[in-house]
Amino acid sequence: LGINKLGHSTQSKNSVDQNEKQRKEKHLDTVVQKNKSQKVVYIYSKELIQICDQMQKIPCRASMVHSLIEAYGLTRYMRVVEPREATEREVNAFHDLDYIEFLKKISNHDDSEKFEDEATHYGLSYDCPLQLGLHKYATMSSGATIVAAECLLQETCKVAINWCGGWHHAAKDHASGFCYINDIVLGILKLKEKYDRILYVDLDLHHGDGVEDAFSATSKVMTVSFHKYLTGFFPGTGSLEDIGIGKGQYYTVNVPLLDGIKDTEFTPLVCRILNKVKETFRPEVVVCQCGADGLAGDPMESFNLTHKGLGKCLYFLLQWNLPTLVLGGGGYNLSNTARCWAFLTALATGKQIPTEIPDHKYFIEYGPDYELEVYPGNRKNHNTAHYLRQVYGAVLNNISKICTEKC
Ligand SMILES: CC1(C)CN(C2CCCC2)C(=O)N1c1ccccc1/C=C/C(=O)NO
Ligand SMILES: [Zn+2]
Repeated sequence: LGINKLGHSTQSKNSVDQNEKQRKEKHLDTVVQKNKSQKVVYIYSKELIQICDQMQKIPCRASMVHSLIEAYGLTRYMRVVEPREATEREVNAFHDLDYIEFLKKISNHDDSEKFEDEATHYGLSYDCPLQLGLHKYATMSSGATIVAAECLLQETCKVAINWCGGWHHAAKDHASGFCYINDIVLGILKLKEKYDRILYVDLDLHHGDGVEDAFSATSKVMTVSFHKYLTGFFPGTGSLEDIGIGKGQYYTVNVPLLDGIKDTEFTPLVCRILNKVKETFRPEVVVCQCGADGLAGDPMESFNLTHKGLGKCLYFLLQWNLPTLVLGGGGYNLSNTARCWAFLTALATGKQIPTEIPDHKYFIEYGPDYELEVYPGNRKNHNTAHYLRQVYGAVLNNISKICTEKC
């Protein structure tokens, strides 16, 4: 042992330093580990974006969303997790085998005309166009949602985001409303492996019929959809009277709304209803579909919402501090959809982002203002205070019939 002038053994001195160093590293490690576990998971890969870019009705939307999120530097505050394809077994947990087999078969034929009749049988026409690589797209976007759900199961994160998911219309045996495989149902089935009470919230302009139908007879999954409800508007379901069946009665909530609703009416209505849902259903995990086709400026020209209105709804849910799966969905004004989902991503990571759109590949799409904000239009709001009070009263009345105590 070396003896320094103070008579302390230098070895022990070094070992003291050594221990100090190790202790510091260990502490740092736990801090990082904790942050890691608290970090938002962001499902992304070049392949996923490249495949989703090819979707006819939303060309390059996936790239625009991801590029804006990256340009705002948000990816460095998240744990980026690569997706994988959903396995056949996972897809068949909800979808009928014959439908999926057909989807696979015609996805790789460019002479799909000869399957015309069968295609129509499976909803594969008009709004759900056949296109090459369709099956790969559907299994990748749903695999991404499943991986996001797995991250929540492993408790390696509190929030997991998949902007390439949210395809809420897909039925077990047919495509519908531009949705082919219902990634949301598959994600919820994955979460059911661990959680007993799952809350699904659908903020898209359209009724989340595919998810509602999958769970309308169970009290384990509560589906709450806020949507435009008007004769002749797709999908035509989701009325106030649509409250679930059997054991699932009252565990389906529908909030039918009319054209022109603004943040000032939408957000308080959503938050008050979700507050009542939290009290009675006591969810353990939340899945939120953030379809952006209700935004002002969307070609659907229906609601008059902004990114702030949707943001306050998501923020309200995140305050519950429950594991939360955040998904995309509709959104046909591509730059507004990217603005909204970049804003929601920033909100989930707790980061402020500037109004100025940062320079990046799609910068030109954000003209003429090149700002993050989506501004409300001045379209007529058909939702009278009286109408909203009626809807709110009926919905609260139904929810109050739920009890998750041992009753
Ligand atoms: C084909 C697309 C999806 C595109 N689109 C518009 C947007 C702008 C130009 C065409 C529609 O109305 N669609 C639909 C057509 C039939 C049935 C459903 C939808 C949309 C569903 C949806 O968004 N659910 O959340
Ligand atoms: Zn929609």
